[in-house]
Amino acid sequence: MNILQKHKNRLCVQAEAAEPHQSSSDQSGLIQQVRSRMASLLRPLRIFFPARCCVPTRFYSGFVSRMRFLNSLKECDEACVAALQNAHIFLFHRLVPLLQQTGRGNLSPVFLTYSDVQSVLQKLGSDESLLKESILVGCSDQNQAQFCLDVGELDQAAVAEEFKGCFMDLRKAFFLLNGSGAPLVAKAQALLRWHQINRFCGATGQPTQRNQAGSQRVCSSSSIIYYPKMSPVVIVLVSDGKRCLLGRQSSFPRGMYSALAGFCDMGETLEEALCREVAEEVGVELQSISYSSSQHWPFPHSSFMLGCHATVSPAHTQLNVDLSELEDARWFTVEEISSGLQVKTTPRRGDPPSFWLPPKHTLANRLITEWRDRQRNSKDSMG
Ligand SMILES: NC(=O)C1=CN([C@@H]2O[C@H](COP(=O)(O)OP(=O)(O)OC[C@H]3O[C@@H](n4cnc5c(N)ncnc54)[C@H](O)[C@@H]3O)[C@@H](O)[C@H]2O)C=CC1
Ligand SMILES: [Mg+2]
Repeated sequence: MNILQKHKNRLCVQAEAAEPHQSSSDQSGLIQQVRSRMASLLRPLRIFFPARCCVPTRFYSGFVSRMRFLNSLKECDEACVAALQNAHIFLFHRLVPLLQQTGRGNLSPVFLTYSDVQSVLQKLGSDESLLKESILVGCSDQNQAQFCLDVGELDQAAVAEEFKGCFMDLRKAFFLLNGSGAPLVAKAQALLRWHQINRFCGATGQPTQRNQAGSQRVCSSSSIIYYPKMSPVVIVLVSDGKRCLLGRQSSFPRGMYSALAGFCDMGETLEEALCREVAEEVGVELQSISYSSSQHWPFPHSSFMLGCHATVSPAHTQLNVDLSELEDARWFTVEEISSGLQVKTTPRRGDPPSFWLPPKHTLANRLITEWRDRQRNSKDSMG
């Protein structure tokens, strides 16, 4: 147990002991004491609680504390300004992220301090008030708030040089980003884009104002509150018990097949959307559906992908592909899938056409790998 945890636990016991037994004035005195001791303990960790904002008086696991901390920043602009001054900030230039190579050969965002960004803004002749445009993205395991900022008004090459990084289109960089970097950068880009296209109220045409965290925008004239939007998308790996069904759109890279996917229609359930998409795209009827997992997907914009496995009856596997949606759809054996999963790099122009699958970081890859593993396990258990 680290020293901070020990202090937190002690404070927790004190605060909890106070709550049920002491008079409200005793309690508020103790809460004040806890507040100032917490502030001094958290200062080295660069977490600040402004006096006016609500300070939690019970302390929970690291995860719960982080979630409550983030939530408090969304609710209190002052707390958010204070957190920004001690945060990790990563940059975009017109939605293109600033990245750097990591020791392990992949990419990560360039994390900067407030003063790093402040001094470069000054050097490049920009108003440092631009920093207030930063948007809260998350909180690291080390309790460091993470913000992103689009510096699209500055010279891109000059910013890249100052921070020893490189601005790289997210479509190219996504699969090279490290495991925690990919979802963080995707989320940040999605939030920045959402703010860029929601500057005006759809009802009144008046400008909308964001809160400091960037978790909402409000039109003061209509009082409409706008929240960041995602489009729900279903993705499904269909199996007939022995083979799985994959399709490809003409826009996919050559040789790549993926699980069937589609945007949900308004009012549909997850199950209805899955059955409709599969019926529309390949003309088969699903028998059973089981949920696997989900993913935020940044392309083309913000999608919330819900991943499932589904079965069809082995007697009804005849495909009738809608060629306006898919270039091809086929059943693949477990051996074909295993070899497709071995292909680790995108085939280059001129390479012979070979079958390959969406890379890791994709929900399609997760569903296909889960299916392959289940098939292997069931073969093993049958001897
Ligand atoms: N992360 C992953 O593993 C995978 C992600 N995907 C993503 O799933 C998404 C949906 O797959 P598709 O087969 O293209 O969908 P789809 O089969 O629904 O067809 C796309 C068409 O749906 C319409 N549409 C309806 N609502 C839309 C909305 N909110 N946004 C955009 N278009 C909408 C448009 O006409 C569009 O051309 C794609 O964006 C793709 O990038 C697809 C496969 C794997
Ligand atoms: Mg589709």
